[in-house]
Amino acid sequence: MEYISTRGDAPALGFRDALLAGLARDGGLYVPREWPSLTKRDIKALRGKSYAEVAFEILKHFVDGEIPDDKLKAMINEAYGTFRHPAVVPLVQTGPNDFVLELFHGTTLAFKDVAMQLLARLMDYVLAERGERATIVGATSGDTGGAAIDAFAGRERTDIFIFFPHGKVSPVQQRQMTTSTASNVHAIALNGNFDDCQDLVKEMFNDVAFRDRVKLSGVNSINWARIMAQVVYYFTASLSLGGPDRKISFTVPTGNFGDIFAGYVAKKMGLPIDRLVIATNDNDILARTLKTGRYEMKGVKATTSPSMDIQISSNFERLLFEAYGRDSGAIRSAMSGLKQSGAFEIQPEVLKAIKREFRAGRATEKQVATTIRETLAETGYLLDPHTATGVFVAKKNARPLSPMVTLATAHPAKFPAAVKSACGIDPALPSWLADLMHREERFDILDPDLKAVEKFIGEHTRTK
Ligand SMILES: Cc1ncc(COP(=O)(O)O)c(C=O)c1O
Ligand SMILES: N[C@@H](CCOP(=O)(O)O)C(=O)O
Repeated sequence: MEYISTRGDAPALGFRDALLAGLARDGGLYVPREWPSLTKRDIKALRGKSYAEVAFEILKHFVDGEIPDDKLKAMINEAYGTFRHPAVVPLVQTGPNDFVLELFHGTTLAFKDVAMQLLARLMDYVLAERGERATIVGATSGDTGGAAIDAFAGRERTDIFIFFPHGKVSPVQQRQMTTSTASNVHAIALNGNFDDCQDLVKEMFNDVAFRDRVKLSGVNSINWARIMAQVVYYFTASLSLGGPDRKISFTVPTGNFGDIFAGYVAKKMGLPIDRLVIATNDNDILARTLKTGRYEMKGVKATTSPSMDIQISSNFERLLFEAYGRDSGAIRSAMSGLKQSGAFEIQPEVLKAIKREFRAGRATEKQVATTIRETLAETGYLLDPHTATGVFVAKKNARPLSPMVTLATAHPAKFPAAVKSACGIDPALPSWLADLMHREERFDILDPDLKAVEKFIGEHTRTK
């Protein structure tokens, strides 16, 4: 399996090189040259298998023999052994045809753990095999950072630098990043918003001399391995609900478009999916884009679902690449429009193709709070604000023919203030995090200045 860049000007890479590269050298995102295809029979053969077994059966198509099967299986088993639920990602019924897929039973209580626990092991393996080290950078609106720090803490071959928007993540999210005692971990509060953090990370990748000097690698969903690991739970959820003999719909609380793009990949691979629904909070750039065909940045608004306070939705580039028939010229011109004027237009027939695959909706702050309160009253189930955004939009897009699964992307205890103000309940952190708010914090504060940040990284990167 070869991986090609959405912008068409970077060398095609095998799995291990794409894993370590993160962003392609032309600024594009790597995607498989072709989508692996599973027949209905192949999918049926996954019935009755554990999460880790299904993961291996799906991921082997993307790894394509570049890591021996026994090693890959061991890493998968270890990664999902860190989850606190025997099903890893249990499905909970909340209505006659409504389900939530709980993706938050990992160490940091968000869906990011699913991919990150595996990614850290895969990177470690490839670096050890090559006798190399890497400098990992990541931008976070709150959850990727904690998951990455947990997964990479103490690893010999990596130093990790996580950039979060200063003052714009929840106190629990902040402490998950700032209380690590591992010497290879650096949490950095950036004076800016998430998009500034993400821009900075991309600029570092585009500074080739710096990138090569520190051996830069990325853990955001620009890294293909993040997406590939997230494809797995669409299969397991579908299998639990009668797939592939039945089509299932999914609603996904969306920010950087990685999680829902993984659902699109599952569909491309042959999983019968009915509706794929994008759910946004007040930062509704994706819902507006699907309506108008114009992707237009309007400034970020702080919401009770801070992890989705995003305007530059990185993985939308991967979808555009598909929708434009893999025309990298079209992607280059859209992305340069975005950089220059904060907007680009999608050609009408391309928009039509996207709308055949996706629906989109928005939940306002009031609707999110009401959804938390009403869901609790009607079903006894406590939602976090991101999942509530999904549940609200799911209700508008459900239809009797197919079960609707909303991805529960975070545990309510990560956002206690918003949950308490919506429904009066103060959700408790699980036992392993019970003292989190009393742990000592350690972080640096920096401006979004490329050279100053690169200097900081250079000074704090271990060479051995
Ligand atoms: C809790 C939570 N929900 C939803 C999202 C959105 O996911 P994605 O960026 O993959 O669209 C994020 C962050 O990305 C998140 O942390
Ligand atoms: N919501 C994310 C933003 C980064 O997304 P990623 O999936 O590209 O890592 C976060 O919580 O950090």
